[in-house]
Formats: sequence, structure tokens, C-alpha cells
Amino acid sequence: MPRHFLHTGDWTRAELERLIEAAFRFKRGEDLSQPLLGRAIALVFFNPSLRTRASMQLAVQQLGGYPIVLEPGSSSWTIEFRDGAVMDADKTEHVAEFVGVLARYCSGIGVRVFPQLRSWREERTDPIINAFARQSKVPIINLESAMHHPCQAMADMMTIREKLGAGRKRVALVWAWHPKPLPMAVPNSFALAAVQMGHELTIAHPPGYELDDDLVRDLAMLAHDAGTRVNVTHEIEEAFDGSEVIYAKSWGSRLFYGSPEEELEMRAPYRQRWIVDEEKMRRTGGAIFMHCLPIRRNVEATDGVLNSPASVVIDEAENRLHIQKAILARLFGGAGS
Ligand SMILES: CC(=O)N[C@@H](CCCN)C(=O)O
Ligand SMILES: NC(=O)OP(=O)(O)O
Repeated sequence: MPRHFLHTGDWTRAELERLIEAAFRFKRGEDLSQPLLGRAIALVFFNPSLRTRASMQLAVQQLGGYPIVLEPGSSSWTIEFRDGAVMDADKTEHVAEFVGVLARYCSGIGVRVFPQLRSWREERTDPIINAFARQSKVPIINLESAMHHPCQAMADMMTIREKLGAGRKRVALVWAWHPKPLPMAVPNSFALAAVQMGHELTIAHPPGYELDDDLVRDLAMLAHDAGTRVNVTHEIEEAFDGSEVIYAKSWGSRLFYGSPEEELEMRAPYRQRWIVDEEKMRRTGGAIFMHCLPIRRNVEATDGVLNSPASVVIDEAENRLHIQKAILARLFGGAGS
């Protein structure tokens, strides 16, 4: 089985640290190697993207490779994932043939596939990215699945290092109100990578927005191993007191997968309070503000915060390019491996 990049939990802290160091070498222009020379990487997008798509295409190209972007269900065929499925409905080809064929053309396959937000029990197991990983003889890179967004989380860890230096930081993952229930991939991966890197993590969310139980258990174990801790609070202000990093993100409640209307009703009371504004940022004494983007201005965070020097969201997005070059170089040989 090839080594995939599905979530950071499969990689050691030392390996993650080396990825960040390699990413800084790319960023500083010190590493101009082309480990992908003459090779193709498929980038499979089931969902929209700005940053991931543009930065992965560029990353592959800057390493000498050729990116092939595919969009199943729009410009390429619809795909069936279930083993043993009788394919007499709408799906045109099976993931077995899809990855079998692509592996003859490409050295690796990046996949973006959001959850349907229909069945928590099923989607919490990340079935689609895992089906790709099971079927594939070439490395699979997770470009955001139902449960993880490791490229984002690694760009986030790089950005924290870049802005605040090495060592343990007090970081807060803050739930924000949003007009739609969104996936949990970004908060899961941020929390996981943050404790793996030894940061002290506070997670603030309203009741009912708990992250996955297994993930929370893993966070506690990893925090213990790293000599740090994870605090969970239902008070948004508590996340700001003394924090050095405010990481805002909205996510849907797992209690209401399959019933978005009820979910929206449950979150309605949180609209006024669960927003990052300048008043809350003042409680931190100089924290940086982070968000994976896209962000809804004056809903998740105010213009005042996003336009202030505290906001590092554009640097964070730039760092996607550099860390993904490090990840590609690590998976496909050459520099950074
Ligand atoms: C607005 C939206 O759909 N956000 C998606 C993508 C975030 C970054 N790739 C999410 O919350 O997972
Ligand atoms: N942050 C992020 O993954 O952005 P896109 O959804 O635009 O790729």
C-alpha cells in the first residue's frame, strides 16, 4: 500500500515538523527542485474550490509535474463507491475503475469530497476518501473530505510558526454562526494538528456542536503525550482571554445531519454572540486572527477584524501553496523527503 496523506494523525510530529521546515524552504525560494518532473498528478474535485484547486495546480507545476483536474458529475462521469453495488441507477463508473485508470496516467491522486451531511453515522467514518485510499496503488492526498482537511491544517500550523515563532502557543478554535450547516473537516483537522504540534487548545462552541467523540478522545490522548491540554467551553469570550491565535470556523451539528431546517432553528439564537469582532479580539492582548476561507464578512467575523493587522488569512492561504509543495515532495521523492 502506498503512503497516503489522509489526515495528520497518520504522521508523526517529527514528520509534520519536517514538512513545515521544507515548506519554509520553498517559500524563501531556497528549494527549486522539481521532484515531479515528467509526472502527472490528478486533482479530483467533487465540490467547489478556490484556494485548494489553484494552489495544488500551481504546486504540481512548480515541482515540474502536470496537474490533471477532474470534476466527477459535471465534466467527468459520476462515481459509485459502494463495494458490491448493483449499478443500475445514476452512477456511471465505479471508484475501482476510476482509480485503476488514473493510476496508469498519474503518480498520485488528490481528492476533494465534502460530506452530504445526511448520515452522521456513515459520514463520520470518512467513507469516500477511504474508498479511494483502499482502491489506489498510488498515493491519495486528501484535499478536504467529510472529516479532514490536512493540507489546510498544515498551512495553519506553518502560519502559526511564521507569525509567532516556534514552541507552544495558546490557540483557540472558535465556532461561528453561519447561515448554512458546514462540514467539520476544518475544525477536526485544525484541532488534531494543533495538539500534535504541542499547542494548548481551547475549543469554544455552543452546546450541541461537539466534535466527534473518537476525535475528542484522540485529542485528549495526543495532548497528554505532548504535555499540553485541550479545554472545551460553551462561552465564546472564554476562548479569547489570553489566547495568541483565534481560529474561527462554523460547522454543523452532528445531531441534525439529515435535517438542516431543524439545525438552522437550533443555531438561530447564536447569531448575535458567536461572531469574532474587535471587542472580543481586544480580550486577547494581540492574538492573530485565522480562518481557512471562504469567510462570510460581518457574519463569521467583522470587517473590523478582517481588515485589521491581526488578520493573517491571506498569508494563511498563501501558505497552502508552500506546504502542499512540501507534502508532494515528501510523497513523491526528492526534496523535503
Ligand atoms: C463555505 C463552505 O462551504 N465551507 C467549506 C469549505 C471550507 C474550506 N475548504 C467547509 O466549511 O468545509
Ligand atoms: N480553504 C480552502 O480549502 O479553500 P477552498 O475551499 O477555496 O479550496
